[in-house]
Amino acid sequence: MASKYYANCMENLAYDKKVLEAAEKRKGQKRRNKPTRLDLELNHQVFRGLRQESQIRRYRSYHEYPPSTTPMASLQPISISDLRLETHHCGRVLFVHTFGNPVLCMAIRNIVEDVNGDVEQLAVYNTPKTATLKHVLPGNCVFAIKEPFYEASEDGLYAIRVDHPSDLVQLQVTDALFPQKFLPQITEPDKSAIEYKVAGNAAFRRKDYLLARHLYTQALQLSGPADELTQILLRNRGVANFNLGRYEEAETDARASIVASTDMTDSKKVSLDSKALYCAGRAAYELRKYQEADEAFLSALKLTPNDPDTMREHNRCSRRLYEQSGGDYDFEQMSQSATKTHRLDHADFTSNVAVRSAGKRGRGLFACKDIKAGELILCEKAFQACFASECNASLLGEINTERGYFDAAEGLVFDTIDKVRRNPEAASRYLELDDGGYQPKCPPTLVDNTTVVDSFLVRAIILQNCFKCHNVRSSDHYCYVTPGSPDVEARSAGIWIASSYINHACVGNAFHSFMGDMRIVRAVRDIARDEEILVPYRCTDIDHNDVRKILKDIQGFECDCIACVAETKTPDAQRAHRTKLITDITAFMSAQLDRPGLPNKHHINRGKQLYRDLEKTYDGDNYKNVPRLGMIVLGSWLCGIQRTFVCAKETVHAAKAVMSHAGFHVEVKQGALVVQRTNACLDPCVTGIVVIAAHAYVQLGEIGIAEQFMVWAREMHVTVCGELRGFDKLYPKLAV
Ligand SMILES: C[S@@+](CC[C@H](N)C(=O)[O-])C[C@H]1O[C@@H](n2cnc3c(N)ncnc32)[C@H](O)[C@@H]1O
Repeated sequence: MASKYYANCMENLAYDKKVLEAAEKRKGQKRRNKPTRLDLELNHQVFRGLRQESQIRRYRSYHEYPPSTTPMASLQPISISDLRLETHHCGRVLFVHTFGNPVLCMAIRNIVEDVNGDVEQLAVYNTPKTATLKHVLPGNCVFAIKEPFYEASEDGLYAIRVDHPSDLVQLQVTDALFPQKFLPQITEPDKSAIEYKVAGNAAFRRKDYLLARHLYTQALQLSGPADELTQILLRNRGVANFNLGRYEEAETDARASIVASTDMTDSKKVSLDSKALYCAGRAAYELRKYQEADEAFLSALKLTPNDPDTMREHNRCSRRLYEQSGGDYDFEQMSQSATKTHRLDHADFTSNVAVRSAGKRGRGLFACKDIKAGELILCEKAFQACFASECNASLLGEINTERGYFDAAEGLVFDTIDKVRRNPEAASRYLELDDGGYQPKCPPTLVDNTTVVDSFLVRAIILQNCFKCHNVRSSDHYCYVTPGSPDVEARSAGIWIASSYINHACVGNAFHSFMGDMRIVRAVRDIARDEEILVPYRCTDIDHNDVRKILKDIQGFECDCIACVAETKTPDAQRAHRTKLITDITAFMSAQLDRPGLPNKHHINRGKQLYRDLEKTYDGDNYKNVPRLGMIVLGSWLCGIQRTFVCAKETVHAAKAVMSHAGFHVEVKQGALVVQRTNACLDPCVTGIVVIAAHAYVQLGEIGIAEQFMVWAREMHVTVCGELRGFDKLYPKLAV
């Protein structure tokens, strides 16, 4: 399944490459036929009528050009007729007037004219899901396009494209650079600060926060430096910014609006200050600065004691601070919340780990203390996540290097660009993540009062670090079935900052699970202080060789864990034979899953034969103490099926063999279960096998041992699923 999906990704990449090659041939040329207004209007109508699929913001760019970091006033104007195809016009700025209505077709598009009356299509990419057409590219408005890129697209159309949101600046008639030529089209009567404020409030009431923010800003430019109106405008803009997710600006505005009146009898001022502190606290909370948020709420409570909203927020902060310091989460409640909403309200717990150099693996995450098997290593909320229900399925590719194709939702890229723009300070940790060597690096900078963010850098980081996550990691289902399903898995993806530093090992020492947008990492075996945390990036349900190929092609590295070393030492013919057997086993297993009722003797014998044949491909010396990853799934199935036909002793023997294939070497010594798991690979199937062994021990009358196996099974279930809920539904209780 995974391989088919991967092949599909590669096919798309090949198509994109062809398009790029065709476009490249026209680089530097001028467009042959100058379009008329009518041509463009007709084309624009076609875009409007396109079917639903095109109503997706899609990403297809072949030229990674940096965003403009030059102030607009220092750029030289250029006109449409001077634009060259497939060229990034550095040092230039194009002033245009939009004369159509915006449409969404892969990008947000409108038709534009320049000061000479020449016309062209303008396409704005990388806009967040929440951005409305009329906000991004409204009709009858004037824009400056900084350092424009002129594209010849694959369908014979042309467009001036904007990939970096800050390269598109909407101009007001009052702006010094507003082209006089467009003045007759744009009529904007002068307004006073009060009139802007009234218009801002009206926009706010309509929940048009973007417009409200703009109008309050206009009003602030006209109001006095510290008069009452200024305080009101700042507070109102703070709330508008909060609603826009611009938490850093919200906090700054809210704090700047505080009068700090010493006169506590002035109840109006006191109440307004309390509201400003409340807004600042909420913004700090959203920025995950819980201590700072709590201080703001406590200050607000001093002004307006017993305010129920502030009390509630203060209590919420206390819970987050508790989670953050000790990793004390209510995982059952977390899992229940995840069935209702994807975005969960929890703090991060990362104090068990630190980022350090990991040699050829680059940076890695290391344990700061000894961590016991099954213990929580870290728990973290996504910096940004995109869920299947919220965005269209899509694929991401790295056309220029022909690698890095990762089946993440494109929505994640757009929303992350937006998040980085809205909260650049908080995003600095995101921008420190591995970018796969992307050049040139352009950290967010403030130019012309706008945060400049390099969309291609944001995307490069996603390609290196994003992980697929399930909508809900529900342990009510046998979770191992869900991860392989591309339609679910490929469409939900996220970025977690601290855990992005975790490197891969097919046989790792940790395992991660997801609940909503929380990522939970637990230890598979005891981890010593200063040891590197390593998780398998991919499931082990496909041929290990396929996993290795995907890691190499997609992420550009070769794993050298013990299973990979053994794999590379296996002679080619033996390796090919194993691959063939695994293909047969996959077909056999899916036929068994589709078949109603229990398999008959013939099916079981076929399964046993495949199992024996596969076992022979793992030669003893090479695989001594190395997990035989291919054996686990079939071994688990056989063990589960056969237990009804064979005696308890044989079941225990078969179960222990499968555990040993997964790297768990189990012994019972003087009534105590001893599990040696130095090289263990936590495959979710193993939990079921441990439960089978427990039941077999009950039949053998060894209740104490059976109970110890059950304790271990529960621990594994928590490591795989994140929490215990569902274990009792999945596995029968011991009949003691
Ligand atoms: C999510 S990042 C992990 C953190 C990264 N090492 C860093 O320096 O930020 C994934 C990247 O780390 C590197 N990496 C992860 N596991 C590796 C391994 N087993 N061997 C070599 N490189 C690895 C690869 O470059 C991969 O694309």
